[in-house]
Amino acid sequence: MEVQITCDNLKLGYGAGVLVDELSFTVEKGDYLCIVGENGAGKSTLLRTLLGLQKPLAGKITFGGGLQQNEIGYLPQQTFVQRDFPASVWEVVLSGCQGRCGLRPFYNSKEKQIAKNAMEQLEIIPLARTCYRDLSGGQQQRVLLARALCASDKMLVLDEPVSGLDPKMAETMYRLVERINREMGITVIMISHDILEAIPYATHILHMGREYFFGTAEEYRRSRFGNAFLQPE
Ligand SMILES: Nc1ncnc2c1ncn2[C@@H]1O[C@H](COP(=O)(O)OP(=O)(O)OP(=O)(O)O)[C@@H](O)[C@H]1O
Repeated sequence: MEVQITCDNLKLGYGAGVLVDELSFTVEKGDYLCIVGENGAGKSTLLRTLLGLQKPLAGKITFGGGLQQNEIGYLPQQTFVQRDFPASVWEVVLSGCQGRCGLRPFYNSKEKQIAKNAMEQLEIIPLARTCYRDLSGGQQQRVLLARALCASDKMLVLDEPVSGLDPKMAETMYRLVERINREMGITVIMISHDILEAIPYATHILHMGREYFFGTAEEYRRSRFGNAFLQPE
């Protein structure tokens, strides 16, 4: 298999505070890696580091298998300000093509087609003219997923994409992400708080906390980490 990301002995943190130390794992093309763990364990910090928005304090990240760091689509955790964004759904999705424009100040027909395809995949074509801030939380997340899909057809990185959604909308989101992974062959890295809901879709699990676990979903189920965290309450 083609290895797209190799993390070698990563140390992450802010100033003198170290959040993550000696973390190593790999991501192969087509994987669905679910990152789980305690609050404040550094999961979002790890994603930002993978995207190059932050530098590791030590260790190395290597990209391969035809993937470059600037070819990763990102769905960040939503803030309240973003929820109020006064643009149409079409404009928000198309803005995912910004990285493809270079210095060109407009979107060309190829980029518009990419945005249209992404909206078809996410079943949001009827919402194209609707104002983003008038959508439900679940619809907004679909729009942001389509936007991330415009940025990359190789890898998507999703920071808690179902947080704040009701169980039905969360299920729809998981189903759409699964389709993107299985049918389109796009590698997925997703942070999830809801480990029981997320694990059926994952091929691999990275558990972050005082100790780390990295392995296949099956290995995780059989591990002491899985035993402790997969028990229904
Ligand atoms: N820019 C920053 N400067 C300083 N500290 C930060 C910064 N961003 C995050 N932190 C701190 O780093 C710690 C880990 O944050 P991070 O968001 O990576 O954890 P997380 O595992 O994603 O947590 P959660 O599950 O709560 O989202 C937190 O204590 C947070 O306050």
